[in-house]
Amino acid sequence: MKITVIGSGYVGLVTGTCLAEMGNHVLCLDVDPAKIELLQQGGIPIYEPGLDEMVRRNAAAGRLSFTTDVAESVAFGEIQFIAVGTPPDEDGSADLQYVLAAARNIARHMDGYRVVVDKSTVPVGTADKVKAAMQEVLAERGAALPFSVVSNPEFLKEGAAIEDFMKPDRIIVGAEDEQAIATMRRLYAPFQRNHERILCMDVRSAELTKYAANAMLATRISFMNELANLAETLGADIEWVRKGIGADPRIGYHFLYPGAGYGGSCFPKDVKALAATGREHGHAMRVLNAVEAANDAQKLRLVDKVVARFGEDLSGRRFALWGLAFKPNTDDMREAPSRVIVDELTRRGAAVVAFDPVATDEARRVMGSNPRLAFAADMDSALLGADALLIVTEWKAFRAPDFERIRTSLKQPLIFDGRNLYDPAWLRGEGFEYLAIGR
Ligand SMILES: NC(=O)C1=CN([C@@H]2O[C@H](COP(=O)(O)OP(=O)(O)OC[C@H]3O[C@@H](n4cnc5c(N)ncnc54)[C@H](O)[C@@H]3O)[C@@H](O)[C@H]2O)C=CC1
Ligand SMILES: O=C(O)[C@H]1O[C@H](OP(=O)(O)OP(=O)(O)OC[C@H]2O[C@@H](n3ccc(=O)[nH]c3=O)[C@H](O)[C@@H]2O)[C@H](O)[C@@H](O)[C@@H]1O
Repeated sequence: MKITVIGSGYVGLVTGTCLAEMGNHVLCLDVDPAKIELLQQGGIPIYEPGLDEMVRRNAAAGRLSFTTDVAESVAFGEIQFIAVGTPPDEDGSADLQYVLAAARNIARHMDGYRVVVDKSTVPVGTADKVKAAMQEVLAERGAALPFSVVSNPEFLKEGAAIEDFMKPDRIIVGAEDEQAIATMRRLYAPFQRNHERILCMDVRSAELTKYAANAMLATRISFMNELANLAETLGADIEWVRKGIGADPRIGYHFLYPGAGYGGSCFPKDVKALAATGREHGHAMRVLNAVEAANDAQKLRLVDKVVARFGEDLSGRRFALWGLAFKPNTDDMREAPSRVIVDELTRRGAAVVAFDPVATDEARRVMGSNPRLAFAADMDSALLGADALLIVTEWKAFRAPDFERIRTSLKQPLIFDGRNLYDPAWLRGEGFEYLAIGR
């Protein structure tokens, strides 16, 4: 099939590349000329394991190409995916300007039937707005051309995006007409060989399903973080509690890890957007509001521990920080807990020397103006002469470090662990002071 993907960010690029991998012909559009130029030259604008090789393979095979030319992109695909950003507006609701601009562009240039598929995360009612925006432009053109609007939200996780896209737990298709449903079934047939994954439903339910999934996962995390903080006060170990409740299949082990708060481009913005939708329709989303407040506080949890240990004024102190990305296997710094932690430590006068296996360049771009923050080239050099080590992201390389080197490099053997990577009894037995989350 011939497919256009509008927006070549995390979701657009992964969607386009995986669909090309299945033999389709895909044209990816973006408004950012630098991004498109890089992709055309075989480069890749993001770090996502396995994606660079897959992009190059499909581009070389002539199945995947990139453009900034809107007319060309609209002419190309019978299916037009919209995968542009939906950032939070001032009141927390999703800003739809990029989605609607993409929809208008399709209407401006289309010359026949198109299936417009919304992959961006958008509030309930957006498909109606997309339809109305397109109809308005078509009316201006005096062109009575047919089109369908489909909701097909994406559930991939950064760092595991290819695996998630290729083997989805489910494929949500919100559509109201048979022609569009048939096209979507044909598109996703290669992903259905093992078992049926498509759930066809009405458009509004599909749009809400995406927010419901992210909000539920964020709720689990905030719940576990609050429980962890309580466990700590009570002298219990949250890691035992986590295993104890995860064993119940009604609860399960996934997404039950307490930590330094959830970050990333989606949980924070989607929790806000769903709460805003509730407000707009007269439903106070009390649970969600608490989820967000708990997360804001959790991002400062490690700093609270540092302050309890060293006092309010941290001038003259230096801290080593391992892990800047909002989670492992990505260079994405959007809403990363590390940003809040570095800001607060340095605001209190401390210096921070940070190391991340892949996110350093991106971190330099977003936090580089902070004069008290420096970036280390490796794990070990971040430690030298620091008052303590803070662990913020659970990269694999941090799981079994050289503890002797940590001991001899730091001023004192002191670790603040925001991801509960180590065995407290063993570390304390080795003479470390070990302050983790909920234990
Ligand atoms: N990042 C993730 O892991 C996931 C994101 N989503 C959702 O997918 C959507 C996209 O997210 P990301 O890919 O992370 O965003 P992103 O910011 O990485 O990429 C969006 C791209 O769209 C481009 N763009 C904006 N307006 C355009 C237009 N009119 N025409 C062509 N290109 C345009 C931007 O230049 C940018 O490259 C959001 O709604 C997000 O909530 C859904 C699932 C996972
Ligand atoms: O809509 C989206 O964009 C995506 O948002 C999340 O994916 P992502 O943000 O890439 O990463 P996650 O693995 O979900 O992690 C999000 C945050 O939660 C934190 N987290 C996750 C799991 C956990 O048990 N504890 C925890 O604190 C992570 O450290 C990270 O900061 C969802 O998992 C995806 O299904 C969804 O498609």
